[in-house]
Amino acid sequence: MASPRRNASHGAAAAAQSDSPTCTAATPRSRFAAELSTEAFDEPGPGEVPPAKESVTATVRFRPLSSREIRQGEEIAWYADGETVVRSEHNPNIAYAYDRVFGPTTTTQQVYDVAAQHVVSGAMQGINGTIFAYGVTSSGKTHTMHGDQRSPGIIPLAVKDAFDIIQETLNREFLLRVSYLEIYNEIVNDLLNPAGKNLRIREDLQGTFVESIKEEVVLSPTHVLSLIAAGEEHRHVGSTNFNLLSSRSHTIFTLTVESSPCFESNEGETVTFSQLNLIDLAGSESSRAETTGARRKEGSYINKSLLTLGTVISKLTDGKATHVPFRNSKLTRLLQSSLSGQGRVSLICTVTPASSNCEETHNMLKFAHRSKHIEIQALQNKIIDEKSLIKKYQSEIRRLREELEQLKRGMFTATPLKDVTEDNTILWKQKLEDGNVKLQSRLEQEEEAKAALLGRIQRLTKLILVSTRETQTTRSSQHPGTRRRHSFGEGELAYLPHRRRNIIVNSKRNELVIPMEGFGEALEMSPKEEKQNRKGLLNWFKLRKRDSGSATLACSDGGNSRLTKSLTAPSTRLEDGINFLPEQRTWNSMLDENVPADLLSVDLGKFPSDSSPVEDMLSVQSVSRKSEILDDVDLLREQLKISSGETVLHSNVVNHLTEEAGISKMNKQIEQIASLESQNAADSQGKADTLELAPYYAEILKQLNEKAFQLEVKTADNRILEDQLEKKASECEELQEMVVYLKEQIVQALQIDEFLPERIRLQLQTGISRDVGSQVHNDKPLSSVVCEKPLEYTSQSEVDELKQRLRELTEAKAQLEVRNKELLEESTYARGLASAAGVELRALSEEVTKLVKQNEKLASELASARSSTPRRASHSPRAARKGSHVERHEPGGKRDTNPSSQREQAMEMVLAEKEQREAELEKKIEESKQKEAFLEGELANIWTLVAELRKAEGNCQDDSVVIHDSVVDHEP
Ligand SMILES: Nc1ncnc2c1ncn2[C@@H]1O[C@H](COP(=O)(O)OP(=O)(O)OP(=O)(O)O)[C@@H](O)[C@H]1O
Repeated sequence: MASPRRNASHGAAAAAQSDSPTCTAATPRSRFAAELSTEAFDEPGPGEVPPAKESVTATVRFRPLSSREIRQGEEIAWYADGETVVRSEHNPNIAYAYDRVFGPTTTTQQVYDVAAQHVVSGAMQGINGTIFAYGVTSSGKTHTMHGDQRSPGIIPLAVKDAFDIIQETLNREFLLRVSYLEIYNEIVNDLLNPAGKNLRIREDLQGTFVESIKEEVVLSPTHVLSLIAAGEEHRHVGSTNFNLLSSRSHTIFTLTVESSPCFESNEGETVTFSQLNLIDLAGSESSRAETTGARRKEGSYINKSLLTLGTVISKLTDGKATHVPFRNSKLTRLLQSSLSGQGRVSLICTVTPASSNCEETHNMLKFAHRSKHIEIQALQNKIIDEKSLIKKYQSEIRRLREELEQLKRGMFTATPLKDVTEDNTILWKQKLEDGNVKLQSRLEQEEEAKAALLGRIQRLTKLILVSTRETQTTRSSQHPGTRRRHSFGEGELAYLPHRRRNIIVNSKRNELVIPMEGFGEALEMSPKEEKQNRKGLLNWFKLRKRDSGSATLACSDGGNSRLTKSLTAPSTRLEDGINFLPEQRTWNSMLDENVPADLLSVDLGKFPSDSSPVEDMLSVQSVSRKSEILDDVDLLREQLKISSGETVLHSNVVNHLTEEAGISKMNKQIEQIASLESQNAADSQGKADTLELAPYYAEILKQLNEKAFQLEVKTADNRILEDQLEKKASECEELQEMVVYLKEQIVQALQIDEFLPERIRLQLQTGISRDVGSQVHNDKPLSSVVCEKPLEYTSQSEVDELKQRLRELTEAKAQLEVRNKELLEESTYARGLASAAGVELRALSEEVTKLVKQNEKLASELASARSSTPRRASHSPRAARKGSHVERHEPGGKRDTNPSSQREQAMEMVLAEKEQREAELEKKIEESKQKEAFLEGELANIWTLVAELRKAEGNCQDDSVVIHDSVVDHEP
């Protein structure tokens, strides 16, 4: 069995020897396609010959003369003599042979097929590979390596090819990782991680590596291209005399490939491991370059490292060299393992034919020619190492699957019931119900665990790339002799700049010209636009709409448009795939590593083959684009689901961690401290004002307290007064009752009088009145007293006396009645007075309450005035009041317009009113006191009257007794 690797190693050379004037991609492609059979991964058997030695593939790519060079009248100094030789125009003896020489109209795809594809396919089989573009500044290195949408460079083509290879390799699994770095002024920076600056180069048994460089596991060409576009954003670019946007750093894009057979047992399984380095070197600068400052420094670093690279290559090709100075520059140090023969190397020497760069170009050609003689051995790197990432993922997936299986088994294993008899049926039923509940919760838990496991398996599985083709279709069933090439989708092209740096400064006329690729035509574009263009993805998105507009304009330009030309140019087949539609989606969302691998792979059936006619291709491409869009929509949906799930998970974790770390506690404390601080600040601000107003406020408080105390005393006095008044009123009532009683007695007495002689009647009346007095005193009923009295007869004189006495008594009685009436009136008056006093007191208390409220209001106003007044003059409140008073009354005095002093004045007025009110209240209290005194005097008078009455009654009683006695004495 012939080793496919041997075929591969000679791919480039074979192509170089082709007689065909144009590069037909079919030959190399078919050869490399043959390598993609599973046999390519087979180890050489015991009797097999190890892979033959290969040499570095050296190719030369001419670019067309730029508009600037044409305008400057530059002549052609170098030209391609056939497909393998470069000759000097000035000296026919100077000629160099290479594996292949590409003319100015060759497309990058053609360059890729010859100079890069065998390296890429080798890398997919475990053979390290390095491809780099080398040349003077502005010779087309970046154009060749990165390219643009119309002409994707070696890097995007390689990436696309790598994924195509995965798709076509049926029984192997792949894990791809990428890293992207730049060497700027001998400093290594990570372009995928802006924080990764000045990284160290380290060495281990497997070779040199960059410490802490970020490696991203990638899932699709779009994913990789987006990473490169993001990395390009950080690359150092600057304008030079020859290139407005010249690369000022070397970049190394590394694709790390791990692969292992799909369905074999894990034990002793072979994993291949390789690295594909795609290098865009900074251009060497001629001594003629008028650079200064930073550019000069950059230029010297670039030249030094390129010189070291030249030295290393010459030493490697010189069989006698004992020491190869790899360590003299970071570039050669990093390329050490590649250049020292452990993998395939392809050098693409980019050349400008212009005579102005004749000497530099000559050096480049010499260098490329020499490097062709470096011998390499394309060995497959095999690792039986459990530490390989793909192995790790695979064993993790296996473990998780086993766990899942166990879980599933556990979930559905149920213990059968034994001994179910009729007696214990109820018991079993109960047990079953209990068990059911428990089982339910366990099932739920296990379901959750299962879902988590499945999710993890899914995520890990997605990182491992496998072909989505179900059955192995032989190449013969497709297009014999060719391997399917997948055109770039819109999503992938989105990550390439719309147009590369086709800007060349015309230093004489100070204008910018952009030659169209392959045609040398120029299109005006501002440096700003070009810079944006150069910046990659995001800026490209911004420009895209306008670009589409300009494309429409150009197409409608009578069919002479440059764009129309370029789109239909037969040399740029990929250009047909360019779509100027407005952007349809955000590609950044595809960067998540959870994207399903099956969705990422391109459906082969939907892409046109190389041999398809252009018309067919366009129609099929529209179908393929549609399916791509559908795929991408599915993919985005899937990813959105995963992302949202993960977001929730992450936020939960973050919350949990935050709680754990006691951040919330700390925050609370910080808030407390902040509030205390703010309080403190407010306090200190108000302190000054408080100090000023304190005595004033204290005085008001004192007054208030005094008034409250007085009010309390007055209320208590009032209560006593009321009690006394009530007592007196009840006494008055008793007196009235007595008077009424007396009247009745008199009336009765008068009725008896009608039947008795006058004397007896008089005696009786006297007796009655006397008895009534005593009986009233002894609380006996008057009638009984009257009945008990014996009738006695008196003499005429005595009768007269008695009559006289009666008259007197009647008069006294009348007087008494009058007096009684007066007393009654007085008591009513006193009562009215008392109630008036009560009302007065109530009003007084209300006044005091109002006063208290006013004081409170005043105090609050004072406080607010204090807080709003930033600073006040340090005069006392009274003085201020006085002052404001004076101010108010000052004729023609200036009015204070300050709002705080106005407020002060208002407060002072309120205070004055309050004082006035207090005075009024005091007056009223005085009046009520006087009324009280008057009432008391009146009461005293009543009491004396009552006393006098009693006294008079007592006399009357004595008199009646005397009369009674005399009546008895004169009885016959
Ligand atoms: N083969 C080509 N066909 C058409 N145009 C080309 C080709 N090669 C280069 N160019 C144009 O020449 C200009 C300079 O190319 P590029 O920037 O790739 O040079 P470079 O070697 O990378 O320069 P530097 O070393 O300064 O970075 C660009 O405008 C580019 O589009």
